[in-house]
Amino acid sequence: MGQGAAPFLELQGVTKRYPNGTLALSDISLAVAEGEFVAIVGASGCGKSTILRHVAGLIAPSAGRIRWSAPPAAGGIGMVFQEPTLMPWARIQDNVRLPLDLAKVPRAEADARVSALLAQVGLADFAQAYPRELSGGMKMRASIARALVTRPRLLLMDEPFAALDEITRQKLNDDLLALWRDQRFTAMFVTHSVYEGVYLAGRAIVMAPRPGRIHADLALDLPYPRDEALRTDARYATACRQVSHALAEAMRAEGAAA
Ligand SMILES: Nc1ncnc2c1ncn2[C@@H]1O[C@H](COP(=O)(O)OP(=O)(O)OP(=O)(O)O)[C@@H](O)[C@H]1O
Repeated sequence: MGQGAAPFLELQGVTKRYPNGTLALSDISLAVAEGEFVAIVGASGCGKSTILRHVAGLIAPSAGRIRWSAPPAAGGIGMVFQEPTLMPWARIQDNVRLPLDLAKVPRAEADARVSALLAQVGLADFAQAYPRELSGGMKMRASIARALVTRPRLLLMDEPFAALDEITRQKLNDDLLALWRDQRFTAMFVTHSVYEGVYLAGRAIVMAPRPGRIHADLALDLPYPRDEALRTDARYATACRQVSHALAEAMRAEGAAA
């Protein structure tokens, strides 16, 4: 972020109490710069998904606010969840084109964008396939393509690769980084995995539970582009240790804050 430039998006003192009384977030302040890749790590229930839902505009804070350098346009935010949520009756190309159809993008342009993106995520040969014909990793690729087809400035991902085997997950991490490098969207990525978060992100937000709050905000000073070689790099090990340590501290802080 340039000095003095407004952050791309900023949560200012966001607190969320759900109608059942659960205090999911307490006083979250977080500024994200344009083009950043931010990982949000934390134990189950510490409010990671609740942060993403606020940023997506799906829910409103009980207190505090979210500010944007420029409010996102329609299709300006892409979302990917752990479940690929593809329409089972529609071919992959039609699933990926859905956001463009909803935005009434002319068919020829939409088809060209879908083809290009399917090629980028390695699914060019599966455009005509149905979701049931695809592996879990391929369905996730289709889901990512659908989220990116509107060329969003922000991609929100909530544990997208948690259900995948380790090898597929690592491959998708690399492919996601390639897409991020190519399309320059801002990324907020929720994960339980310290190793995944550190591999992907330039910054790790470590959350503490009950109520959900930010325990640490750590810069991950590892060079991009990143690839397999990073996994055996001493700097990667050091960064993982630092984030793991913060996570353990955050869990200990729970008792103190309760
Ligand atoms: N719609 C809701 N109504 C009431 N409580 C909710 C709702 N959604 C989430 N919560 C509660 O808010 C807290 C934070 O939930 P959230 O899903 O944001 O956490 P999380 O860190 O994403 O968890 P996980 O890693 O398990 O997905 C939890 O205690 C959860 O039970």
